[in-house]
Amino acid sequence: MTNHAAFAAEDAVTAVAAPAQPGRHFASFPPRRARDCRKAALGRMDLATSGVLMSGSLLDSMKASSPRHAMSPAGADHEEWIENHPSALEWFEGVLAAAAGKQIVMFLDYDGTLSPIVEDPERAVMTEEMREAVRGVAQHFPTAIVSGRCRDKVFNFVKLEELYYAGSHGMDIKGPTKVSNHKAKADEVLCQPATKFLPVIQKVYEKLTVKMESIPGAMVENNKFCLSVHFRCVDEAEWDALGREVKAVLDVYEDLEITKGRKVLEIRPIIEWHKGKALLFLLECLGFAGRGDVFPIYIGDDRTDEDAFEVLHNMGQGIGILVTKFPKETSASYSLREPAEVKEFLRKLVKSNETKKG
Ligand SMILES: O=P(O)(O)OC[C@H]1O[C@H](O[C@H]2O[C@H](CO)[C@@H](O)[C@H](O)[C@H]2O)[C@H](O)[C@@H](O)[C@@H]1O
Repeated sequence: MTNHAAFAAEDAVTAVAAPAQPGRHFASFPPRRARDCRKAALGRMDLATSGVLMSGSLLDSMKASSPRHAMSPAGADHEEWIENHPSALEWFEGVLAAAAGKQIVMFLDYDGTLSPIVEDPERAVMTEEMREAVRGVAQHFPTAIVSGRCRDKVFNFVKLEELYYAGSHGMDIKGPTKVSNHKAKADEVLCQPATKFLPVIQKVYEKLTVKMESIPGAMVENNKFCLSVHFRCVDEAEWDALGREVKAVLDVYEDLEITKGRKVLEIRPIIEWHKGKALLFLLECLGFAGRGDVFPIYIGDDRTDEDAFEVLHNMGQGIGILVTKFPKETSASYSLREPAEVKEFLRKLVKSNETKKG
């Protein structure tokens, strides 16, 4: 169905895995911050951390969100990158040591993290094994799903009542439906900082839906407080037209902005809120704000997750784990290659906590 079979990109839904390299020795631990290799990474590819399209061609930004990875995933550049962002599985003991004596709080992105990237966003289901792994983690640590999706939709994919859910890139936060031992009232909407934008988002959704009808493969997804214009199944020759249409619609809405994700343009209100703010908000809800004995772990694969990685970096607490098979500019300190490795990491975390408890 996709028209981008020629792309050897991380965004190819059937991307080939780089060979695992067990027994690798890293030059430094804890890993050097991502920024140390940022300059080098930028020289090789356009992988801006901020998804906000400030200036320049929208088409260029769309292409940049689907980079043609010229370098081999197993090449020297990848080696250097992995040294700075080691596998959270290979360095699992190091992660445990850093978290020792602290309260782990788990934050999980959905698409590309708990479910593999697929062509049809409606079919991005998560496996039963992954659900079990997330359920297991939530039994041990407060756990939140932080997604660009509409909260109800991501709940319908995950189907776990004991979790916190932050939908619409963190603009719609709700506590667990089923209260466990964490501090939360059942089924409570905790934060919706963009409520006043609902009418305008709906209006723009309707306009964009009409506009996109003329572009084969384009799809507009209503994520309640934000919108996604998908171009994964649009011929590349049409990307420019799609970008121009989106921009033309948005031109008259000064308080909305376009950000980019994985073969998607996201339309959202211009407010001081993002996944990183949602993380901080949730830590506060849980009674962990300002405490030095908290160890948040955020796992995500997309540019919007960089806001959360950045928050953790600035806090100097916890870790960000980027899910990627390819070197990317990131503020995360660790990496995992794909959702299957995320599942493995979650299982190991549960197992080690069970062992610790005896
Ligand atoms: O924050 P996330 O949970 O990662 O959500 C980000 C966007 O994810 C979805 O789109 C992406 O995944 C789709 C299914 O694999 C894929 O078809 C699409 O190309 C990706 O961009 C979701 O549909 C969007 O609404 C989210 O904003």
